[in-house]
Amino acid sequence: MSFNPIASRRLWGNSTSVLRSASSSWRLNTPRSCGLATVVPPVTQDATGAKGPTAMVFMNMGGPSTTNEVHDFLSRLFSDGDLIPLGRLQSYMGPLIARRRTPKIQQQYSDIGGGSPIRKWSEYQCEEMCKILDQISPETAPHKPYVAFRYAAPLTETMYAQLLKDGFGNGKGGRAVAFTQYPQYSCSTTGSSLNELWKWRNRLEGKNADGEVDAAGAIKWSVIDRWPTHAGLVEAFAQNIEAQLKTYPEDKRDSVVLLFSAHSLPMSVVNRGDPYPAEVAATVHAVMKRLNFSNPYRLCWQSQVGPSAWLGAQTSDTVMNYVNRGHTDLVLVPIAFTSDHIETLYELDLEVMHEANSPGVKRAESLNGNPTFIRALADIAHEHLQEGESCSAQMTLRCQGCRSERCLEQKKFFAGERSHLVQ
Ligand SMILES: C=CC1=C(C)c2cc3[nH]c(cc4nc(cc5[nH]c(cc1n2)c(C)c5CCC(=O)O)C(CCC(=O)O)=C4C)c(C)c3C=C
Ligand code: FES
Ligand SMILES: [Fe+2]
Repeated sequence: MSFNPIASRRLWGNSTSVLRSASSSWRLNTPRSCGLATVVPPVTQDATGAKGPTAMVFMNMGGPSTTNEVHDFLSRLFSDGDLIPLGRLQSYMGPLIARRRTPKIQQQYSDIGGGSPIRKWSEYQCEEMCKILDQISPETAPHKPYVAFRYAAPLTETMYAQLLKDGFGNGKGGRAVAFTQYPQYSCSTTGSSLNELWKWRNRLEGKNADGEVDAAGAIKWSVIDRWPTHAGLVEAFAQNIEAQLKTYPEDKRDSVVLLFSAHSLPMSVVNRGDPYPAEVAATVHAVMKRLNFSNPYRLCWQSQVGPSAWLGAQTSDTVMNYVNRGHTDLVLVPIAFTSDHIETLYELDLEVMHEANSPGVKRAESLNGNPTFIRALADIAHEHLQEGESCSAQMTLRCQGCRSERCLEQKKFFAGERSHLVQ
């Protein structure tokens, strides 16, 4: 995969053009056990004014890299009360459901090549982003890449222990940015990852004589909590759609239907006031605007699990309804996840495409190692580091129907100076 920062910068050209590497004296090694680098120099301000190192922590759900990891992945997923609330039965029911579901999901991972590629892509994206950040944000360099997954290795606690080992926190302070890799915020995804990060921060950071975290020497966290309409993200999606549209004959191109597909949410979560559906719709609108609304389009929702009501229309029904009505040229666009996973490689490519049985039904590529996308990640991080805000204003507001003490305390912590806004 080649990366050309100059070419990709030209695409939406809004960044500082400092191409000098501020961290040439401190280079990262090749990928390691948790997407982590070796020992960090102590946190100091050097002669150039650099305030690094800055830890850049990519948060995501993760996925099993091999079929042997499927059971543990599902067990953690079904034990997560922020994703699937099972009340007092959670610790009993979670592993039970996971055990029953494992063979079916193992087969799906086996059918897509034996595992989820999310770890490979996350480590690559984070390391490449940090290299660009070292160039465009020398004042916060060096930037160190870390990956923290919610349900698979490298888990949040592994990442946190590595941060401490690398010289951050535990009395030494230092700065870390929790960068969600879900562009659109949901309390079931980014919210859950932040709750987990907050939990391990309280468990692993050094305590004072009263048993409380010694805030002065602990890691100073800030959060990039959403980026649904960032120009670089929109550009990367638009380019992938344009590339797929070019595969249709010119006279048919304008009538190809674009079907944006996002992971659905249970209606109970939607009705609680979760911001995700509106933010996904905002991404779709921004991408269509960038494409000058060249094609007809719809947003639909996939991957619902279990018997409760979920947000629709479902992607598979949508495709079949359109195909049966004669719209046999359709491009599916996964819009809420930045790398491939079973929802794209299995559900869309194998199930939906197979059922549609039409050569005109295609899928836009996922962002994966796309240089335009990685450049966008660096610009988002750079803007965040320059602004100096602990999180977005939007993160300070809880959902209308939220009853979770965990959400409340987590938001108060990560909101930092904005914490008076959280109620
Ligand atoms: C933006 C993305 C996602 C949202 C929002 C989301 C919400 C959500 N998911 C479940 C239940 C399950 N999700 C599962 C797998 C899974 N989920 C996402 C993304 C989002 N989920 C991805 C990318 C994946 C696949 C991971 C990979 O392939 O690497 C699963 C496990 C698979 C299965 O058993 O079918 C479950 C279960 C809920 C309940 C929920 C909202 C509350
Ligand atoms: S559920 Fe959304 S803030 Fe708690
Ligand atoms: Fe999911």
